[in-house]
Amino acid sequence: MRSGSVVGLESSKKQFKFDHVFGPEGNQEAVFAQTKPIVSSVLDGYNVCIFAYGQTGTGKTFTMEGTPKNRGVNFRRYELCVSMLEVNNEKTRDILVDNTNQPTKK
Ligand SMILES: Nc1ncnc2c1ncn2[C@@H]1O[C@H](COP(=O)(O)OP(=O)(O)OP(=O)(O)O)[C@@H](O)[C@H]1O
Repeated sequence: MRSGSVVGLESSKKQFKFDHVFGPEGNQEAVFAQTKPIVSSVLDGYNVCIFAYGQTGTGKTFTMEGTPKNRGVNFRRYELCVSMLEVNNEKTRDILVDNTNQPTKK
C-alpha cells in the first residue's frame, strides 16, 4: 500500500514505510478489508483511487479483478442503487426513465 521513502544521506540503504503488508496467507477478502475504509470515504465526498502497481505477473489483475469464484477489490466494492419515483394522484412514475409510457421499474 502507500509507501514513503527515507533515504539516508550517508548510506545507500533505503527504508520504506507501508501502511500494511500482506503475507503469503493474505487473500482477496483480506485485501478488500484493508481497502474498504478508503472505498467508504467516497460516500463522505472524498475522491479515491485504488491502483495496483508492480512487475508483470505479480498479481495486479488478480487482486483488482479476481476470478468469478474469487472476486477482487473491484467486485467487492459497494453497489449504490438509487430510485426516484413521483407519486401523483395515486399514480407512480419512475422519473429516471426517459420514456413516460414505460412502466415503473421495480
Ligand atoms: N494471489 C494469487 N493467488 C492465486 N493466483 C494468483 C495470485 N496472484 C496472481 N495469481 C495468478 O498469477 C498470474 C499472473 O497474475 P496477474 O495476471 O494478475 O498479474 P499482473 O500483475 O496483472 O500481470 P501483467 O502486468 O502482466 O498484466 C495469473 O494467472 C493469476 O491468476
